[in-house]
Amino acid sequence: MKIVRKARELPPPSHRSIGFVPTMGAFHEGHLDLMRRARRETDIVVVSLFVNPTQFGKGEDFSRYPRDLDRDSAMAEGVGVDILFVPDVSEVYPHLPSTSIKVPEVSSRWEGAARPTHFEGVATVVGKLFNMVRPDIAFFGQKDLQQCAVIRRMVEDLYFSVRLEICPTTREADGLAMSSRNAYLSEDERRTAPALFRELTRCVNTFKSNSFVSTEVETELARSREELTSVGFDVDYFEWVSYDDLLPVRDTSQASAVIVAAKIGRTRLIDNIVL
Ligand SMILES: Nc1ncnc2c1ncn2[C@@H]1O[C@H](COP(=O)(O)OP(=O)(O)OP(=O)(O)O)[C@@H](O)[C@H]1O
Ligand SMILES: CC(C)(CO)[C@@H](O)C(=O)[O-]
Ligand code: BAL
Repeated sequence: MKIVRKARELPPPSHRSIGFVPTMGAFHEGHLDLMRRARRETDIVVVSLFVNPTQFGKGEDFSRYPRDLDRDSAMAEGVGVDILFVPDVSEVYPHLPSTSIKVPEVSSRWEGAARPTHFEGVATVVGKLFNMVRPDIAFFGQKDLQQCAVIRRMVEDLYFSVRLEICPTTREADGLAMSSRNAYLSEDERRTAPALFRELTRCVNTFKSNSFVSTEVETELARSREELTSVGFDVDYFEWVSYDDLLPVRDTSQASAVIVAAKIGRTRLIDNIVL
């Protein structure tokens, strides 16, 4: 595996397909599953590792975000990654403030409401990385469902010539979605955290059964919010939304997902299940 720091050292266009996995490092099995899938489906696998400053708000965890290049390189090499692209800030942002990409509407709710500059930072860096890496297929995790919707919209609106593949969420044995931020959890918080997946599962099973009446949806969502609050979460949202644009839905007539964001101690966790 080659570690590359400059965009000009990335592979030039050729007949070999490029699979791309953008990340912020601190790898776990969720990241490795994306890399394995890229390995199966494309000829050259490029993974970027860049803790993108512009997607963190003031007072968020940019400076304490976990960073360990040696460990991450060994893990990426272990699953057959060809190129680990580790640019520094001046390579990605030759000018700051940067020209940027704002994806309207779908960026504004849920994560966007809680983190108002977040998705502009994500769309901008992903757009830049697509132009540097020129992938045929880019792989993203369903865990960050709204991020997937924002990037899908950006790709459609700006005619990026890349195919997006959204990969299922990799979970711990007790259901907790793997996330680099799980490392922040204390032992007690870690024991409580699987309640998120339990409540998502309970609601999804109810909503899928078709035997409920629509007023019961509010009751079920409220019950989950209360249950999570009672075990120690500060719930930001727990909602049933459409898959494409994350607007609230109340029946199964379109692709949808139940989504949650909640804080435990200082750590904000997100998760979802697609119906
Ligand atoms: N559990 C998971 N299963 C599948 N994909 C995942 C999982 N966790 C993260 N990913 C995906 O990996 C890519 C890189 O994500 P990132 O480096 O931010 O990791 P993360 O664990 O989501 O970190 P954070 O805790 O900061 O949200 C994204 O496409 C993200 O959706
Ligand atoms: C897509 C991404 C790598 C952009 O910095 C980041 O938001 C992430 O890791 O999900
Ligand atoms: N995985 C999403 C990146 C972020 O929370 O900044």
